Amino acid sequence: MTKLSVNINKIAVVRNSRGGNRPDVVRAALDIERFGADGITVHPRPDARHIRYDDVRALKRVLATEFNIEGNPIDSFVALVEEVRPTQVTLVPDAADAVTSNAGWNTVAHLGFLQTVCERFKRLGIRVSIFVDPVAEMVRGAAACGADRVELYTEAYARGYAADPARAIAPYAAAAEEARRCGLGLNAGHDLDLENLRYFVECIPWTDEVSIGHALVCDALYLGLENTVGLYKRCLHR
Ligand SMILES: CC(=O)[C@@H](O)[C@H](O)COP(=O)(O)O
Ligand SMILES: NCC(=O)COP(=O)(O)O
Repeated sequence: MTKLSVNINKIAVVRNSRGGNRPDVVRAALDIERFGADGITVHPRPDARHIRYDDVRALKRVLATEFNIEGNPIDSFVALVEEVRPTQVTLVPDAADAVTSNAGWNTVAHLGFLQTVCERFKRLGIRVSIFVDPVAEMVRGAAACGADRVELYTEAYARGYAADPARAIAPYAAAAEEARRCGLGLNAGHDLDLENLRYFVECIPWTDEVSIGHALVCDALYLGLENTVGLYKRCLHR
């Protein structure tokens, strides 16, 4: 079954808006695990606007489920991941000033760099996933880099879903097939929500993991965190 990794960036945004430690992101992560999530995702950005490097260290000490750290492998990020040794690192090519992740890697143009980074992390037993647009050539490129998985960037799927689900999923199904042919595991994330999630995994049932944050934290304001995690998990049941 597809695993649910909950991205807790937005919980840290609320905390940072006031200083202090409310809400406590470590406690929230432990509660999210207790409510049934299969993992926790964080995306520490260079400006520390949400998850901070010290949060990542504190989370690693207590988490019992899969820990996924996303980010652009700049020197400080690579050092953090090597120190913390999460279950998985997801390489995302986001600029320091990006509002959120907005594109996948060009795995062909950056082959040499990504190969070196993959090798460093894999040597420490860290699973490596590369964030890509749903394009077969980029998926093949990720395999050539030595990645274990790709994460398909689902913003375009989420945007197109309401108007025409079949059209929105088509490039993702093709990219997912290519990942399978290349022997890569398959993750997906960005703007997945309670509306579009079930259809994605119904169409691509070999999806190993989805990471979801923004919509899930928004839903939790109305529905409660425990209930919300349960609702997302239910979308993944087949
Ligand atoms: C990699 C990705 O898809 C992002 O969605 C991400 O990790 C979310 O980052 P923000 O919470 O900073 O928007
Ligand atoms: N990798 C995607 C992720 O962690 C969460 O993205 P979003 O649900 O916050 O858009």
